[in-house]
Amino acid sequence: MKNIDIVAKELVEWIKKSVEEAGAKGVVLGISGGVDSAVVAAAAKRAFKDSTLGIVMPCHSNPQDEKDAMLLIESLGLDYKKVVLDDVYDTFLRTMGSTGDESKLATANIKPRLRMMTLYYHAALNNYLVLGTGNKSELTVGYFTKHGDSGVDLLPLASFVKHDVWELARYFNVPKEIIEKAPSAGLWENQTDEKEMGITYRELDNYILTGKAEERVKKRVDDLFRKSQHKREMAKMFVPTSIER
Ligand SMILES: Nc1ncnc2c1ncn2[C@@H]1O[C@H](COP(=O)(O)OP(=O)(O)OC[C@H]2O[C@@H]([n+]3cccc(C(=O)O)c3)[C@H](O)[C@@H]2O)[C@@H](O)[C@H]1O
Ligand SMILES: Nc1ncnc2c1ncn2[C@@H]1O[C@H](COP(=O)(O)OP(=O)(O)OP(=O)(O)O)[C@@H](O)[C@H]1O
Ligand SMILES: [Mg+2]
Repeated sequence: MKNIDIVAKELVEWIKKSVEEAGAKGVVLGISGGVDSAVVAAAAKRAFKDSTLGIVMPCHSNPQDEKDAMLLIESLGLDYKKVVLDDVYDTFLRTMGSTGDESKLATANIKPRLRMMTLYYHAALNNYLVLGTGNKSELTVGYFTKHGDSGVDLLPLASFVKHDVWELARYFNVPKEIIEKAPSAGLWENQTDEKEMGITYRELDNYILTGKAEERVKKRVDDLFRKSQHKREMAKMFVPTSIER
């Protein structure tokens, strides 16, 4: 982005205006130790210096993620709270009668959904809005949990592809360890976005921005886009062809 200073300023203003228009007093978001939440937190802190709350929510997570989350929190001077979701996750699975043989995604997606509940609880307590961290790359291919990390009030990064997010991170002085780490949903050991999506962010972002890509990439992205359409919309609503009351 040639005019990143203007874009960053507009982003901060947009958060401020959107929250004020909703009659809310601040924002809450999950701090994962990854770059998306780092950028949203940095912009939010500029918009709401005294009413931005970051929540660190390990759920059988890699301890390195919490260290990175704390690095970010300290570098921004962010108000934060740590909520460990291990027990509630275990209790949930036990209550469901889990045998441990269920599909990996069915159980992994519980984690972002527990985080969503945690964020909404704190939003309601404080009259805050929940900030999401989804970017244009993830939204395009549906790389998020429906009603989990996508269950939010505002999406400040929705127009930015992942490479824009990295650029914004440098602009906001996000610690370089966080910028350089491989993007991961952190739902299981050694999970990375690129491995799971089967394409690189370079390939995905180039295709989104230019419409050009090799056939393999086009096919993969078009396929993921089509299959995830339901995630970018409200639930399909039944409309009767005739109704008499
Ligand atoms: N056509 C359709 N119309 C309406 N609803 C439809 C549907 N097809 C499925 N569904 C519903 O959608 C559900 C599947 O969607 P969902 O539950 O989201 O599950 P799914 O898309 O299978 O999994 C989420 C993906 O996002 C990734 N993720 C999650 C969280 C964070 C991040 C990250 O980047 O940090 C990435 C995760 O690794 C995984 O690859 C189905 O169980 C069904 O209920
Ligand atoms: N352990 C966690 N604690 C708090 N919030 C989390 C945690 N894990 C995920 N989240 C929330 O879910 C969001 C989605 O995760 P995602 O991995 O896409 O973003 P990220 O970790 O910020 O960046 P990256 O995609 O580069 O890993 C995070 O931005 C954060 O708001
Ligand atoms: Mg992550």
